[in-house]
This record gives sequence, C-alpha cells and structure tokens, in this order.
Amino acid sequence: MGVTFSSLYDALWLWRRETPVRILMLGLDSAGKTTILYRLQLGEVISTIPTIGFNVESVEYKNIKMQVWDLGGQSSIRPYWRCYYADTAAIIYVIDAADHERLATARAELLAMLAEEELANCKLLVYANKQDLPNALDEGQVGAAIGLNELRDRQWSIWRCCAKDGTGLSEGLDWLVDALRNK
Ligand SMILES: Nc1nc2c(ncn2[C@@H]2O[C@H](COP(=O)(O)OP(=O)(O)OP(=O)(O)O)[C@@H](O)[C@H]2O)c(=O)[nH]1
Ligand SMILES: [Mg+2]
Repeated sequence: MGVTFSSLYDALWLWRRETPVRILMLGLDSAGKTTILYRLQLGEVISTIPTIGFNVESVEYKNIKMQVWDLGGQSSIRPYWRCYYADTAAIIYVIDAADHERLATARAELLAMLAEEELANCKLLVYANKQDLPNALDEGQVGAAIGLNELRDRQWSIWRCCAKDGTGLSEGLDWLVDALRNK
C-alpha cells in the first residue's frame, strides 16, 4: 500500500513538473508585451509590430515550464482577452510607465479583468516597463496609479523593468515562480 501511494505521489509530482503553467501576458497596446515575451524566450530584443491575435511561447525559468500567451492590447481586441482566461495560473500585466495619460485606462482594464470569476485564483505580476525613458514612473508610482494596494484576496507584486535591455525582468519572474510553487 505504501509503495502504491508513493508511486502515485511520484507520478503526480512528475506530471505537475512536466505540465506547463499557463500564463497570460496582458496590458494596453504598445506596453511592451511582445518585446518582453521574446526577451524571456530568446534573451534578445526583436523588432515588433502590434499584435493582432496572440503569440504563444514556451519559457522555462528555474525549472518551471511556462506556456506564455501574449495577447494583442489594442482597444478593439481587448474584449477577446476573456476567451483565454480558462486554466490561467498567473497574469503578467505590462504597463508603459512613461505613458502617464493612459495609466487610468490601464487601471480600468486591469480591475475589470480581475473581477472575472475565472481569474479569481490567478497570481498577478505587474511590470512597470520602459524604465529607460526619462519620464518613466517607478513601481511605487505606477502601483498607486493603477490601484494595486486596494486589491483584496490577490497575490500580486510589481517590478520596474526595461524590456529593451532586460533589466528587472528576472526579479519579477523570481517572485512569480516562488508564488506558483507555494500555491
Ligand atoms: N524605450 C523602450 N521601448 C520599449 C521597451 N519595451 C518595448 N518597447 C517598445 O515599445 C513598442 C511596443 O512594444 P511591443 O512589445 O510591440 O508592445 P505590445 O505590448 O506587444 O503591443 P501590442 O501588441 O499592440 O499589444 C516597440 O517599439 C518596442 O520596441 C522598453 O523597455 N523601453
Ligand atoms: Mg504585441
């Protein structure tokens, strides 16, 4: 009997390790989602065009296999984000920290999304991207502008980053893989 339980446990552990964790990368158009996806996957900057639809890539980080869905952020295609919510373990929400005028829109889209039942248990990693730009707000300022401190029953964290040179991306992912492991 003991052997049976232990084999079952081993099989479950192996299955959990091998099954990629589903991650959605969302945010307004031009926030830097596709740039971040390919920097994580290839370790380099690619030249992007606005995403119509999605990109999906496998990313492995600290022995966690992730299937990262990067959805287009233009206003006309944001209503389709919800088609991808099922079975999502975490959301990476990307913000252009230099785009002050659209922080209110970024906040409204984030709060509307988090109100969806299907995302009730998702971890939330926010990247305050484009820190290389002179007028970029830091993570505290962006967090306040989008209302992170008011979130209840949500594991979240915000990190400043620059997708162009990769600064800050791994610090955010470190938090995310820890949060996913300790769920
Ligand atoms: N200066 C600066 N520009 C960046 C950074 N990250 C991305 N960009 C630029 O921002 C623009 C938009 O980047 P994308 O990655 O295509 O943005 P996106 O969020 O995927 O946009 P959609 O696909 O339209 O939703 C591109 O010109 C990128 O080169 C950054 O950290 N700093
Ligand atoms: Mg894109």
